[in-house]
Amino acid sequence: MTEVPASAVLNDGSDHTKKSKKRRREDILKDAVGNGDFGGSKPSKEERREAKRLKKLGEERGAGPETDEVLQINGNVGEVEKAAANGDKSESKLSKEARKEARRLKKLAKEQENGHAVAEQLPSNNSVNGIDKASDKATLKAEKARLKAEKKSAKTENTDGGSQPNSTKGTFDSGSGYVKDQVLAALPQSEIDDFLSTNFITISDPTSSTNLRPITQFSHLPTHHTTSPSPFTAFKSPTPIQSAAWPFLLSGRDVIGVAETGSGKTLAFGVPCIRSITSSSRTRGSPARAVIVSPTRELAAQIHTQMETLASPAHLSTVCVYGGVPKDPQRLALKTAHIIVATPGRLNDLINEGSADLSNVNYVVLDEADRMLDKGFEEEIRKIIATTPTKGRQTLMFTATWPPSVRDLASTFMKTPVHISIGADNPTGELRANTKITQLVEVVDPRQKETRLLQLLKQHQGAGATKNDRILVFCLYKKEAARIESFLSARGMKAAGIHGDMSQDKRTASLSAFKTGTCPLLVATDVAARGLDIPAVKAVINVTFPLTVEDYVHRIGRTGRAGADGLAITLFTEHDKAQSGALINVLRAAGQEIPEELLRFGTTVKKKGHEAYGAFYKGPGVGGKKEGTKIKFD
Ligand SMILES: Nc1ncnc2c1ncn2[C@@H]1O[C@H](COP(=O)(O)OP(=O)(O)OP(=O)(O)O)[C@@H](O)[C@H]1O
Repeated sequence: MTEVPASAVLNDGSDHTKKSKKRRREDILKDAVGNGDFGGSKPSKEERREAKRLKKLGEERGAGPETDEVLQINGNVGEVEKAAANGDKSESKLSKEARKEARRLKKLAKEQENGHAVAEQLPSNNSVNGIDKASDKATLKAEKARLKAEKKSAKTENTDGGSQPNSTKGTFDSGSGYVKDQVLAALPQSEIDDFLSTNFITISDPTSSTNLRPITQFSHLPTHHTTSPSPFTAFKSPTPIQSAAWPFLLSGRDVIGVAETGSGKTLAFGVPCIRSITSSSRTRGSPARAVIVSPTRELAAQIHTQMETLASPAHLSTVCVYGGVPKDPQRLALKTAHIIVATPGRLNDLINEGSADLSNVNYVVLDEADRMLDKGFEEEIRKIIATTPTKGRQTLMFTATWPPSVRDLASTFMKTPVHISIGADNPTGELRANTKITQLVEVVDPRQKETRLLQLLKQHQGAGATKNDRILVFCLYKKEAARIESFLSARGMKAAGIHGDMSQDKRTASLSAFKTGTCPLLVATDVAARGLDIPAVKAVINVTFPLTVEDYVHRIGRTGRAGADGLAITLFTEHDKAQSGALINVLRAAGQEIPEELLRFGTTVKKKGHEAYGAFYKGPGVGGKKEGTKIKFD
């Protein structure tokens, strides 16, 4: 695979496209240090001088303990690894000696699976790229001593290489080969602190001494990610969850990522997935290296599309595995797929019959993780994870809602996960709705719901300019969704439906009609509540409140995505009063108006009434009640 320099493919409006004086200096440093051409000529005197000057500059600007020495070590390892990984001798510009060195270091890195150990070996390679390091010997010595001491004291929780030991202030970040970009490393700490606080990023790392800087620009990603075409061309910069999660994920850490709906979590776990696979050295057995599990077919299909965009430039193949469609094409694709995106039921079917083999999978993602760990899916997830290797596996959980009820279970699948949460005053990842969404709650008589729905639709999707605005209407039950759809159609409104009683073909057609705008009104159950990224949904209307307030947060999250404003209107009745306290908390946390009538239902937050989220629950009864015979949850 050809490495494409970040600056050549990114169009993110960053400074990297500008050939400023400063940039030219950075280029020199990069050539001399980061992108050392081992076989080429040694850096000139002038370049060495420039590198030293930049180092000094970095120190003056408060780059902290990250000396050029360390940067240089990182640069060397990155390049050496890259060179070794490429293994393209004919095209390589490396000298024989440098190639040998590259192989030696690669072997060493693999054997030790520990960045510190590699770093300790590096001083003997001082001359690899010809930079004179004599003047920094003292610094290096101190750094070596620190690394040694840290290594000694680091509690290596997992001896299997899954999670990495403590990093060295984010300079040599881990044995996984993540090397911090030099421009990022040179940023003053105050700038990083500002970024973290402005974006309300809270990172808790049980290994405590890890201090990885958020990747604040796409150009700070290791070059392996700047494939052509770039997946980031439409975006200006990484979202907070992407910035914060990427360095940890690229370092091989397990991560729990909690960030509001529509905040780019898919790319947050998707980008490092590619790196995880391309850096894997396994060549035998099943090609599958990563599995991403999602609760619904439509969401799996959506994630799959996004993963394909990331995977194909890296020459990786993907498969989407879900129920309701023939198995044969999935069986065939599984033979060559590196990345499996799946819903749990079908994936387990294919595992049981021997068509899916996860024995080489070392990157496991639970998207909508709280849903995946709830009772409805818990067993399926256990089975899937049990077929993946414990050794070397990276496990990721991403969601917008992280209720305490699933946290213990999550920890049984993870190794010292880093917990990253995004949101104002929300360091513990308490339930939060996207604050770009205006939430209106109307307390109504249950018998008036349909009439009121009709009025609202006329108001927000009437004639003229608003006629084609997309509105998503949520119901709780499949039968209810079908009834509301017929009710609206009978009154001349063009509505499509999506729920579990429909064939997959019809579900797909409805969603597609809504996405393309052929049908701007979609009536759905909670099957459409999570993850779906539909462009420009103007409003979400909840005809019936969901079973949990987490589902409420996800439902309304279909509007107001990627920084846009949104509107959510909820018809609340006395039947929903058990949820009033939790809803009030969500409204309050997002600074929304709380109607008097809602307050009258009470502010107490009841213990979660249902052991499973309704839309996906398969067992008998919810909340201790017997399951109805006629109406079933999806
Ligand atoms: N860095 C970025 N800048 C701007 N938009 C982005 C960026 N990354 C992703 N997006 C866009 O943001 C939208 C939402 O992304 P995504 O679906 O991953 O959100 P999410 O956090 O997973 O939401 P949910 O919690 O609802 O599943 C998508 O349209 C995606 O293309």
